Amino acid sequence: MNSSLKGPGPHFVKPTHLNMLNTLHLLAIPVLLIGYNLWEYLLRRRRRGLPYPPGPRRLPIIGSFFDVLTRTGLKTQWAIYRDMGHMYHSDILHIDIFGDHTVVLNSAKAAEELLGRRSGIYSSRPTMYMANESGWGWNFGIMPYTSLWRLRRRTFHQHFRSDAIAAYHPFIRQATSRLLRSLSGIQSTTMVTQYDDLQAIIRQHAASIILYITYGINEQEDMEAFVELVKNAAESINTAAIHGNFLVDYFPLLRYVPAWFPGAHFKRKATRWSRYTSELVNKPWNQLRASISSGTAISCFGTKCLEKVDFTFNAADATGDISDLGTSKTESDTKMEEVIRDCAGTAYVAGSDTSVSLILISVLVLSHHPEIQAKAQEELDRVLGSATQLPDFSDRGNLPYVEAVFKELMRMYPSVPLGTTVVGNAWAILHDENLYPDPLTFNPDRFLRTKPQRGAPAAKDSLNPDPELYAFGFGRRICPGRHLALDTSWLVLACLLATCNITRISKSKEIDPIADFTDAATVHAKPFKCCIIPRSAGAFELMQTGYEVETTVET
Ligand code: HEM
Repeated sequence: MNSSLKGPGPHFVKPTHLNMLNTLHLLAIPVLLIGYNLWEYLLRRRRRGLPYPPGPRRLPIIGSFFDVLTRTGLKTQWAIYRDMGHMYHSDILHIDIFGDHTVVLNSAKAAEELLGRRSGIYSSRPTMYMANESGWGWNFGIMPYTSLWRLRRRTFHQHFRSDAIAAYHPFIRQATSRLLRSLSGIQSTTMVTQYDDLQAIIRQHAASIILYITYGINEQEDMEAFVELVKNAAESINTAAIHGNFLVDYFPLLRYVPAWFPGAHFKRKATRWSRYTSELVNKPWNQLRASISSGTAISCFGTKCLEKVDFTFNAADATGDISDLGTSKTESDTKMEEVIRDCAGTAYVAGSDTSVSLILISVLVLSHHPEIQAKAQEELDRVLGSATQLPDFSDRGNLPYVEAVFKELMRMYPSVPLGTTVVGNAWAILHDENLYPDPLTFNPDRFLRTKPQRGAPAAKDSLNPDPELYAFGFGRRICPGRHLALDTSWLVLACLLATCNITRISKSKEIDPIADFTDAATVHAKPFKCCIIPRSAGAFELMQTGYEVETTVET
């Protein structure tokens, strides 16, 4: 087996704390910062309570800043945390940077105990100053654990449950047909699939699904503009929304520094980014509002929530402020509309990049594993007949090897490797050799020997537990979009395996990059080229025709 793809570990390069370094020369105003921190440090000494879990040595004021900094640049954050856990012989790690405390959970046991069983205590987020400065305040994924978060989470969950997503299967099939047609189109002009073309097709696919489900947006031209919008915002969500990437997260007073101040790059970045974030949450929402007014709206998350406004709204919940209970109905409706708009924006941004990462990584990994493709294709041909029909959701139970490939992709390449504050280190857990023997080898067979139960809690000492248990976060902050993500990504994987052979271009570094990944909130494979060739004339035809589906969505 080709084991050159070793998962997002040793190949990663970018230090997450680089953004912090970029703004380091802001320490030109050290008096303010050191004074502030000294004050905090003295306060903490007076309040000293239970000891912290083990972790790198802490110096007064700066904590473990230099210890962490000297390691970044060599590896990714999640690999560093895993190695530190080994060094301090603890699966729970404490890191203090400038008085900002992070607890990292490197084992399934610790994550299940703290983020599962005690999730009421450990489900919050620190205040994300840089994210707020960049206009992300409406995104409930970064909100602390408050009544504001609870209302948004509840509103979101009702429409993204597994059964609610099943109602959108016809649309997901239609989007997958479009993806296959586009892929067969670029294949007919050139043998090599360029990364930008592939990425554009996959981004279009993810965006079309989330925009349709959330806003009922279905027009191709609109879609392109909205894909661009989310691309513009990607840099900021992937850096500003990670607490601690910018000095302002450690020194909140810095947010009062004017944008023109020498070294205040973060302020200028935040100003630029907040234009994108505002467009992101408002543009598609305004389009939905306009379509409701003109009577052309398609039933979707937005319309269904708005229909319910009168019955569900509780002003105290929406504002977190009891005094608001006296609010007039019009004000209440306006506030609830904001809640719905914010949830829709969160779905749009959270759903646009994550599945893209998983699908692109799948293509890269498959191009390195022809033997695994052949085994999956043998199963697909046996179950569906050779190039006669595309795999469908109803076939999923009869395709255990395709399922195993899907699980192995999620295990070895978790798209969102870390959470926040009390950090479940999904990457460390999914590469723990006590759970997954030989964790750096891509081997779907591991999921054939044991029978992972979808959604069932992992037995304490079972081998190869279902990666779905860890790849989507933990406890109350577990990804509420996972049902949509799993359905859309599984269908693309099964269809690609059924219709195409994916191969590497050559072993030369420039045109066949092996697993180099970006280090961000959502991990992406670095640009790569490969050949995606229809397996036969019949397969090409299937890609062109796609599913013959009824596109009306039952709601
Ligand atoms: C392969 C695809 C996906 C993966 C791997 C993934 C993974 C995750 C993870 C690990 C978290 C928790 C992060 C943390 O603890 O800080 C999360 C949160 C979240 N995800 Fe996903 N996700 C995916 C797709 C989606 C989709 C398609 C949607 C929208 C429909 C979505 C919506 C959200 C939201 C709203 C949150 C924030 C939840 C909260 O803070 O309460 N995700 N996701």
